[in-house]
Amino acid sequence: MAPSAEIVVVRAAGPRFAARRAKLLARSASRGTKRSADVSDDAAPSTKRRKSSGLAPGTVTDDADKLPWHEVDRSEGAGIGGFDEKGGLLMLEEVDDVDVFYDEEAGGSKVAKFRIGKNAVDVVAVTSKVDQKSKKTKGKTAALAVAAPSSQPAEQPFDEYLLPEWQPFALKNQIKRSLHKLGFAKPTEIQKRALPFALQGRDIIGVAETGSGKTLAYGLPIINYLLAKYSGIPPPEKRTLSALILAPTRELALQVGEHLRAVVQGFDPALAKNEDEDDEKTPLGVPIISIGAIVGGMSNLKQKRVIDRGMDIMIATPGRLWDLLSEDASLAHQVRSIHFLVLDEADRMIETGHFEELHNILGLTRRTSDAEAIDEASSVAFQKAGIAVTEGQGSLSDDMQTFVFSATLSKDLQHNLKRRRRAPPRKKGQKPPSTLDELLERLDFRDEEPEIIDLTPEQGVSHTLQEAKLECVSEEKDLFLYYFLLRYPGRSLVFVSAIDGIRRIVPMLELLGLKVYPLHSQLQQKQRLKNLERFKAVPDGILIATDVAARGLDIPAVEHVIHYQIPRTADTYIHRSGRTARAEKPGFSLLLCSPNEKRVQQALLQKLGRAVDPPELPIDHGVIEKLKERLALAKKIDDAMHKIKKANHEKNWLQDTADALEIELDSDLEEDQPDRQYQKTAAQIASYKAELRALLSERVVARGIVARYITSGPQPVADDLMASSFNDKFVGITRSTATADVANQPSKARKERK
Ligand SMILES: Nc1ncnc2c1ncn2[C@@H]1O[C@H](COP(=O)(O)OP(=O)(O)OP(=O)(O)O)[C@@H](O)[C@H]1O
Repeated sequence: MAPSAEIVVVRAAGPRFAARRAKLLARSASRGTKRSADVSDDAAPSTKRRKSSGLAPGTVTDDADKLPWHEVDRSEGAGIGGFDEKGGLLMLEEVDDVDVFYDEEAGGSKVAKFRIGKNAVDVVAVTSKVDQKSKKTKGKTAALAVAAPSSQPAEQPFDEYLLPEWQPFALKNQIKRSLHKLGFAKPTEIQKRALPFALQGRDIIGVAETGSGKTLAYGLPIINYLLAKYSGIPPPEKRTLSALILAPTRELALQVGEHLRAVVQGFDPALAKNEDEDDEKTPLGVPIISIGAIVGGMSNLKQKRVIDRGMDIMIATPGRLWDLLSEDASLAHQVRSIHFLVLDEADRMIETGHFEELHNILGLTRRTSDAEAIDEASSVAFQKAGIAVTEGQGSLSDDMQTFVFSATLSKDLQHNLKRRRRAPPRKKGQKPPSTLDELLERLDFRDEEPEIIDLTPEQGVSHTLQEAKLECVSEEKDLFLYYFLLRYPGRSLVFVSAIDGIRRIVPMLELLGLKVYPLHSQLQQKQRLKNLERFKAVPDGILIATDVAARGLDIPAVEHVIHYQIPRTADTYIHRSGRTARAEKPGFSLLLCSPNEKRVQQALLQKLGRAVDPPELPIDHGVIEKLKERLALAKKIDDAMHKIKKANHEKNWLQDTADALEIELDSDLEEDQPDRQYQKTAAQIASYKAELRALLSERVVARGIVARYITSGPQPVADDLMASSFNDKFVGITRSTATADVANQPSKARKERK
């Protein structure tokens, strides 16, 4: 059955009136379909009129059934009537001159109420005349309807009362409907500030804290533009590119795609099937807006197919895009004609070593009128790639809009970007202040005065983030990490500086029974995405990642970010910490700091402009010794398993070499010794594992707690049970959150006074 909202296309009217009535029409639609069974024998366009409810004008009711509904003629051409197997409407009713308003009930929920106007009842008589008239024009309407099915449905009214805070923005109703479905009741601050400029065609440099909704700040204007572009015409089967969004990592590019797709799916159900690249069997519909991602690590062939199919919005990592551009002159031509260029996390793109590729791609977006449009370096690159761009021939688009968004663009850089337009060109050989400056100099803003929206919070990190630190020696980082993950279950992201660290920590935590997944650049792309998906699906999941996961990833409900090592830069700290405390939700970030990192930590805090260190995470030392035992066993098992793996590897190597040389191995060497050693180690592993299993099967009892007598001891267990703060991992430690424990600990000053 078609959703009722789809049906509200019947008549155009003034925005307020239509919006009011839209709600009622949607309601009437469901009534129509609901009653389909009992009116099926009355299928032909009916002249039957529903009687007025008898309610006097001015009456207020919350029962939509009581309104003076009248049946609407279902002209075939309107695309709303008729019987078909796809669930067309059987009957449609409408009501006029009814005011809709919302009353707030206790508990905050809103209830729609209807006030009947003076004309609501009279209209029943009038409509029969209108119906006669519309029947006369039926031939004309039916002719128009021939093209209608493949074109975008006419813009349906939207009840602005549902999203009052989005009302000031000139976004298409389809978008507002999607936002409503997604539960985005109001724009975030960056959206509020950026949308008016973006919708006026201006260029924007937007800086706002992590998780503040930057993707839609640039994404909604693009979708809005495309809806206007295809309004009233059938969306073409093959698209030419309108928007290019560049993102630094594959995961971020795919995520941006998903995010925009979620908005488009709200009004275009064809999109989900059409863009699902993994599901090639699904028959393709024609989506209203086509979105595709071009990232490294995916099959070249598949991506070429996606490009051949054409798309409106492309989200790409620079490396892979440049590879494809080098082989596809028609794609290069499309990039030269785009209407939107977006750099998401521009500052990170240089860190990932894609400067050259990005430099070349940006060359294609600079205008012909710009004397330096194609510099020597680009020219060489383009020639090598077979792209027919000669001196002075860059972008073909005069009205391209440029959006640069990040959570970390220094103030200097923002102003350099803006000032550069009026500054005299740099002298030959004169270097730009930084690589990022150099890259951003490649941007050819069409806007004389790009709008800078800087909402950087003073602390750099989200205002809903609780930060903390834990000082411990390097050798004890594993122990305190394990303590934290056990003590504060919840989705946690642990950042480690090197891949080797991940390879060591993941098996160890797995042996300790935690749900851990690795994420780093040496994993295959498929595995990376799989691990990310698993992490998203498990509420207590733990992702151990390198900085490949630091930027932009929007994983729902990450509660904790742990910096296992101090990040190298303040920006990295901000982005890593920004994986939690997103979209106004609370989050917690913990910095594990060893004495030899102290200087780096001080430098980091200085760079972040912090006068004082973050507070220390309080530790329940009463359980630490018990956890040490578990950890030691896990390490022993892991070491032994390594020994076996190494022996196997050597054995295989020996055998392979012997095979290659066509020699027989000495049987002693081949069989006996390694096998005996193997059996010994395997037996040891089995025994350690049994011991560890026994330890893990019991709750850790804190020092001083007598578990057998639950009403005694310094922290009676019975109290926890009564207060429903029972901790299923520890006896004698109440369940709490890291944020609460940091916030509630006695301050240093108070402690010293004691
Ligand atoms: N208006 C809104 N109301 C509620 N949630 C929103 C709104 N806009 C976006 N969101 C949600 O907020 C979350 C963060 O959005 P987004 O990923 O765009 O943040 P960001 O600013 O790009 O973060 P980062 O700097 O880390 O990349 C997403 O889950 C998104 O769905």
